[in-house]
Amino acid sequence: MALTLTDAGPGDILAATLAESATQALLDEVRLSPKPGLVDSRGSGSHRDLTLALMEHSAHSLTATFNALAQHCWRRSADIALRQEVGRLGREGEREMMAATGGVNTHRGAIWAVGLLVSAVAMQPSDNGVEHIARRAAELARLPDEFSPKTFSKGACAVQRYRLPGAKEEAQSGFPHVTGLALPELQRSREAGASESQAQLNALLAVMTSLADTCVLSRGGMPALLAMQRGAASVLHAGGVQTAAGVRRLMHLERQMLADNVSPGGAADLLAATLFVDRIGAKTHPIHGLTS
Ligand SMILES: CC(C)(COP(=O)(O)OP(=O)(O)OC[C@H]1O[C@@H](n2cnc3c(N)ncnc32)[C@H](O)[C@@H]1O)[C@@H](O)C(=O)NCCC(=O)NCCS
Ligand SMILES: Nc1ncnc2c1ncn2[C@@H]1O[C@H](COP(=O)(O)OP(=O)(O)OP(=O)(O)O)[C@@H](O)[C@H]1O
Repeated sequence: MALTLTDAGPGDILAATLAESATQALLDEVRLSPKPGLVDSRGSGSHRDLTLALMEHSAHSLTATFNALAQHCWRRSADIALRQEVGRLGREGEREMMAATGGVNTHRGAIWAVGLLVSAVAMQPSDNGVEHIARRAAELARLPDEFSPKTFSKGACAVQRYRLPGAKEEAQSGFPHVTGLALPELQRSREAGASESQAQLNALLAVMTSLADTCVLSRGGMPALLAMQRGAASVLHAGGVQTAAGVRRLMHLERQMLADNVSPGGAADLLAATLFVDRIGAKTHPIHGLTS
C-alpha cells in the first residue's frame, strides 16, 4: 500500500532519503567518465555483458532494497538479529537485481558496500560522522550470518588464493579505502579547483592505488592488479586527471586494463560508497532534524 504523507514517520522519511541518495550514488558512479575498464557513459569498458543502460536500470531496481534496509535498521544497534535481517534483505536485493538485469551481475559488490553504509546511517541517524558510520557498518559486517549461502564466489576464491582482503574484509575493517583514501582525495581535489568529475575520478584512482580488487585478480591475476595499482598512482603523482600529464597517464592505464581485459569493479563500488557518504554529509541538517 502506498504511504501517504500523514502516515510517514521520521524513519520512513529518512529511509526514503537514504534510498534516493544511495541510488543516485550508483548512477553518479556509473555515468562518471572516463573510467578505465569500467562501464561509463562512453561504453562498456572490459565488460561484454554490461551496458550503461543496464547498470542504470539495475541502480533504480535497488531503491526498494536500500529503503527496506534503512527502515529495518532505524535506531537499532548491531546484533545478530539485525545482521541476519540485513543479510536477508541484501540477498533479496541481489535477487531483484538479477531479475532486473536478466541474470547479469551489475551491482553485487555495491549492494554489499552501500547497503551496509545505508544500514549504518539508519542505525544512529544523529551520529552521521563518516568514521562513525563506517564503524557501525563494520560492526554489522563482522557479525556472523548463519543464513549466508556457502556457495562458490569469484571474490572468495581470489581472497583465498592470493591471501588478500576482499569485499568482506574491506567492510569488516570499516571501509578504509573510503574513509582514508577516496573521501580525502575527493575533498582535496575539490579544494584544489578540480571539476566535480575530475575530483570523483581522482577519488576512484586513489582507491585503485591500493585495493586488492578481486574483480581484477579473478580475471587478470597479480600482474594485472599491480599494473592497475601502479598506473593509478602514476596518474595521481602527475597531479591527477585535471592535468595534461595526468590525463595522458590515465589513457595509458586504460589501454593497459583493456589489454589485460580487467575492470576495477570493487574500486567502482567503493567510489559509489564514497559518493553516498558524501551526499549524506551534504544533508547533515535534514538528517539531524529527523531524529529530534
Ligand atoms: C560479501 C559479498 C560482497 C560477497 O562477496 P564475495 O567476495 O564472496 O563475492 P563476489 O565475488 O560476488 O563479490 C565481490 C564483489 O565485491 C566487489 N569487490 C571486489 N574486491 C573488493 C574489495 N577488495 N573491496 C571491496 N569490494 C570489492 C566487487 O564488485 C565484486 O564483484 C556479498 O555479496 C554478500 O555476502 N552478500 C550476502 C548478503 C548480505 O549479507 N548483505 C548485507 C549487506 S546489504
Ligand atoms: N561502472 C561499473 N562497471 C563495471 N562494474 C562495476 C561498475 N560499478 C560497480 N561495478 C561492480 O563490479 C562487479 C561486476 O564485476 P565483474 O563483471 O567482474 O563480475 P562478474 O560478472 O561476477 O564477473 P565476469 O564479468 O568476470 O564474469 C559488480 O559486482 C559491481 O558491483
